[in-house]
Amino acid sequence: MSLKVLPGTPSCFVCGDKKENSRSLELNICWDEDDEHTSISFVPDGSWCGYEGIVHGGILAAILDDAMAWAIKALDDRTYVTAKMNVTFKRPVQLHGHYSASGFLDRKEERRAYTSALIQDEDGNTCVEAKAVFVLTKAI
Ligand SMILES: CCCCCCCC/C=C\CCCCCCCC(=O)SCCNC(=O)CCNC(=O)[C@H](O)C(C)(C)COP(=O)(O)OP(=O)(O)OC[C@H]1O[C@@H](n2cnc3c(N)ncnc32)[C@H](O)[C@@H]1OP(=O)(O)O
Repeated sequence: MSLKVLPGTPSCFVCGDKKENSRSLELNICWDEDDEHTSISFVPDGSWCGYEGIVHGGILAAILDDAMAWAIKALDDRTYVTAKMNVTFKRPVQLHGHYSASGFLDRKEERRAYTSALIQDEDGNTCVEAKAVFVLTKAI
């Protein structure tokens, strides 16, 4: 497995830099060059929770959104935006647990990129799954 750290976007809520965006989760997005997917490791702190001790689903959706956006970006340098995303929460993601998100570009059709992603705990259990459609922007 050959992992490279992607540059991130300084202002991004997920992969930014706290100097540019004080609310950023400041996560590193890695790219697995052999298996062509993103990989984002994280350990949630208390500020990520909805119910006490359980990570907010919106935060997990944001991480999966980034995992998929960067899977496209690693393979195609143009700008795609999220048009549709379906998220399935299968197991709670716990405060202070060790997790990894992975994002995949499954296929492209015309301006659409079809992607998938998941979050697994350290035992390999899938906690959250997502599928999305990104669309190549006209303007940017
Ligand atoms: C050190 C520096 C590094 C710099 C790096 C910089 C790059 C960083 C790279 C990566 C970072 C990633 C971090 C971000 C990650 C998060 C991403 C987001 O959160 S994006 C924000 C949320 N999403 C929006 O705001 C979209 C809002 N919607 C729109 O803008 C439009 O509705 C848009 C563009 C999606 C479509 O509008 P139309 O007018 O351009 O195009 P039409 O004709 O409607 O659709 C085009 C094609 O897409 C399909 N389509 C459109 N919407 C669809 C949908 N909801 N589901 C399925 N298909 C859809 C259509 O059927 C059509 O397909 P047919 O070309 O005919 O085959």
